[in-house]
Amino acid sequence: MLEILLRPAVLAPTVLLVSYVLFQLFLKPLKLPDLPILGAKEGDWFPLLQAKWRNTKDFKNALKEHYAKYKDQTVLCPIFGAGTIIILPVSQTQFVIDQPDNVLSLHEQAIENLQTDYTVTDAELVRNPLHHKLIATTLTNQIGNLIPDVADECSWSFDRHWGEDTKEWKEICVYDTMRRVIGSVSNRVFVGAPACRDQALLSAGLAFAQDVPITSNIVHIIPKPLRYTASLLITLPNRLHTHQFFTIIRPEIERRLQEYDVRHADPEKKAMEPERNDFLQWSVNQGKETGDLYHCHWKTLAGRVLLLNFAAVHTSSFSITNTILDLISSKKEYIDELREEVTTVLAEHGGEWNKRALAKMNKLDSVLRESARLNSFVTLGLGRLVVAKDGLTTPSGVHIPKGNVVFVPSYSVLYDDNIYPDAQTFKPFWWADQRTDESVEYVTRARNAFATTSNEYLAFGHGRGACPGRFFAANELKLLLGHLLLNYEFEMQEKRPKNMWFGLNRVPPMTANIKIRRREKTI
Ligand code: HEM
Repeated sequence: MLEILLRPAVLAPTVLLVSYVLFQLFLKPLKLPDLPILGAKEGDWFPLLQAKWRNTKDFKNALKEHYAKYKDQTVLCPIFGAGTIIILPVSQTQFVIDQPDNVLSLHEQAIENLQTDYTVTDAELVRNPLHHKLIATTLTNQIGNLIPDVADECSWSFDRHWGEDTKEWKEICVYDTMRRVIGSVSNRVFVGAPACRDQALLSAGLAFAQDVPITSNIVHIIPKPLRYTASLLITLPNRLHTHQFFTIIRPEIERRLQEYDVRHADPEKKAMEPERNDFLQWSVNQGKETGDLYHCHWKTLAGRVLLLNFAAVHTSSFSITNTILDLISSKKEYIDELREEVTTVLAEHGGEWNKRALAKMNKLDSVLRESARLNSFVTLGLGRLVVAKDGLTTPSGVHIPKGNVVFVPSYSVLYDDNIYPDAQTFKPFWWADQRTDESVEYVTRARNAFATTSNEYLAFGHGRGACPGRFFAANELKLLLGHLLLNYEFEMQEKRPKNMWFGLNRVPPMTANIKIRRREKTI
């Protein structure tokens, strides 16, 4: 019997049949519409699988092929880590933004994409993100009041990670030092000092932020019925880093919860000492005001801070790393011109960093926006899960059943010469120049600011789901960049080290080193 089974004439079709059944059962996405497959080639036996391999291997090339061949069509795009997604024509970007949340859901897509039911220890925090409201409203409104803290932390962090030696050049890894600087500066605003300087807390937050995307990719390939059990092992690092983060931050949260009770039990005390002004305090107040024990449990509050570290630290570190690398591999005059702007504006504001001074630094704003145009990690934008029971019918008449994920092109638009003149070239002051064109009305000019989103600029998303932290991020990054330009000189580089691609995402070269030296004279 075994002998018969092993004969090539029997074995080959059996293997094919079993593969086909396994593929249909476990790998083929359900309810995919019949559309062209990006990355598939004529004669492929398993077009989805083969295209998935090609797209995963070289997604940059896949995006180029997409824009050249399918820009105005709807296509399937199989890729490791995201399953088979659907790319809509670039002309349907506004259509996606206009869909209500009960038709296309950003939130459900994030849950699915990051597999947060498994990768985050308390999935309810993601399903019920009370903290988003605090980011969009309180954090944005408080930017002006928080700037002195941000400036103080920025100074402390750069002294520590880039040094104060004005004599010797020092070689540093840009990304590694930037994520530590951003980690402490962001956490100054999230949990306040001295917790924001606790290196173990920062390391646990950074590690967790890496665990989630890595482990979600692995969880994705496990068949659904086995996911819960398999994830117990796969997400061990996530739980370990969460535990480390929680252990360090717990006493601070408990202290704040107690303080809240004391202040609110005694109206006189309430008026006496001013409250801390940071995300943790706003969260404590928000949780207590709900009257719901879950929302004011220390673990819930710690989980929200950890999620914020996930959303804020890597994204901002990518952005500043890219900007530094772009600047030091272009013209030295650009750095001089930026320094000149920072020096002049700061002098006009008594040498103090504040919101008004930052708002006047248009060139600084422009260089960050231009660098994000060229290097944004968002290569496909506006990822949304189709949640409408009857699916979605696009303006071109394509019906997309419930359960599929749609995206629109982003990378290709940001590199399109018809939209951005000479799109391949880094032009740091292009956006600032658009803002000074007096022939254009003020509101239109203002749309060239770093944090502004549009159908052609999806680095922060766009529409209702756009990044709620982008106004804070823009101010924080401007201050950081201004600080490092004033305080350090850079050895220019011939070539800009290349970005790296991981599935749908593009990240800066994480191991790139540069040479810096502290400047003698600063403001
Ligand atoms: C340069 C830095 C940053 C970049 C490039 C960035 C980019 C993004 C993008 C592309 C999205 C998804 C939008 C979409 O899918 O349409 C997002 C969501 C989000 N961002 Fe940011 N972000 C940055 C910094 C921050 C900071 C500093 C915070 C918090 C203080 C933050 C908090 C969030 C949150 C909470 C979400 C989820 C929104 C939701 O699910 O509704 N981000 N961000």
